[in-house]
Amino acid sequence: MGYLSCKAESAISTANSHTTSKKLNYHSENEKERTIKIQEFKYKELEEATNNFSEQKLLGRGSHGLVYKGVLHGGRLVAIKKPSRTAQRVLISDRSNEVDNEFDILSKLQSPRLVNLVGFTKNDSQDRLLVVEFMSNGTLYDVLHSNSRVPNWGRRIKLALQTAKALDTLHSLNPPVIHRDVKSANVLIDRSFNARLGDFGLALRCVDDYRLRSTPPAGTMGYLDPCYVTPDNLSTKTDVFSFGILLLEIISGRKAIDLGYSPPSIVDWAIPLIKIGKFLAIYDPRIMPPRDALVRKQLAVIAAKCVRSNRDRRPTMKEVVEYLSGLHKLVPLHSWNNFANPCLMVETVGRPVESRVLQVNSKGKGSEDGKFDGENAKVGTPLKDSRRVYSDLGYRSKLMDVINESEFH
Ligand SMILES: Nc1ncnc2c1ncn2[C@@H]1O[C@H](COP(=O)(O)OP(=O)(O)OP(=O)(O)O)[C@@H](O)[C@H]1O
Repeated sequence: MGYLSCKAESAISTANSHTTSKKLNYHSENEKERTIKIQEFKYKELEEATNNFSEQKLLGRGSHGLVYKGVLHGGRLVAIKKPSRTAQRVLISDRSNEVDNEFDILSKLQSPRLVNLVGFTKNDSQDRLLVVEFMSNGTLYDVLHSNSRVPNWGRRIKLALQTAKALDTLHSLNPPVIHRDVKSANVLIDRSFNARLGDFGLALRCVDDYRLRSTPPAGTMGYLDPCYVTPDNLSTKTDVFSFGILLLEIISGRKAIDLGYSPPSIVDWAIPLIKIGKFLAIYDPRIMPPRDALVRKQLAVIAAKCVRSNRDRRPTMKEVVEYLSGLHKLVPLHSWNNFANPCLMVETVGRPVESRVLQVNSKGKGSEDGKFDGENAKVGTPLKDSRRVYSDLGYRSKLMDVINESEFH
């Protein structure tokens, strides 16, 4: 086993011929330099790690090939991506070089919000294998669409925020990286239940080169930006659109395309409802909607803004992170699926914090979502826990700025 130690950014193609430590430039989230250690494995080592790529170790299948669970010497759990020549190409692109592409992108960056590269095998006689961090809690798709463990709003907003941060990290790189395949199946959940963006098979680094100009549009049906029809239409706003679909999926619990509904496309179904202010209609019927009308409206509005047909009017991922951070602070992680949290009731003498905040800000208690009158809301009698209330007011006024920019399309 060899190591490749990178301060990445310059061409990792050098990695193919060097197994010794090598220093490359690396721009992290905060433009700080950090060292990335990537291991070079022998094919045999990974065969051993997966019991010869046995069926029992199979984690899943993608369009590029198979993913196995592996145990490295020393006991570290990893996921090993093995390309398959016969893999069905279900998406609209030539995905034949996805593993190499994923290697090229991931070897130059690392973030707690991504499924990071651990190592690789050389691309000689056998296909190159990629070794990435193992995510023990499945995908966001599983979390949203399996009925057994429906997440509450605090958790949903946290997962949305973490995914938005992952995209912001990519878009903030110099040059930016565009993921091009943002979808719930590509958001993996780690052992601490944090969201991590994975599957960089289609990702592109935005440099004005031949490759970028000649790469045909690609992505997954249901998430694909309708503005992205030729290679030169690619922009970070392409990912913003797909994120908007993902957010609608998080809000509604509906799949991006579901033939059991009319219309089958989530965006065609949800946006007309949002436009006429019927926010409640798009909320996942399996759990109570968020009890705060501002939160209900805001989440829906953020999603609607992301899928605007005019891409210039879509927010950047940095702005989305800002909006969702505000919501995250308003909706506690342990919100008991939005029934009053008994612990808060005991702690705060009287009513739970969430409803006190409502009282301060909203005239329209129990009103229709569409009639929420946040603009004219007045600050009421100061409450005991003023620090909490006033900091919420800060978030809420920021949120009102977003909502007040009322046009969605
Ligand atoms: N790092 C990982 N840790 C744990 N499981 C993983 C990991 N990566 C992928 N998987 C599992 O393997 C499955 C296939 O993943 P993969 O990224 O190859 O394809 P996909 O994203 O589902 O589909 P496509 O490649 O068509 O977009 C995933 O759905 C997930 O269940």
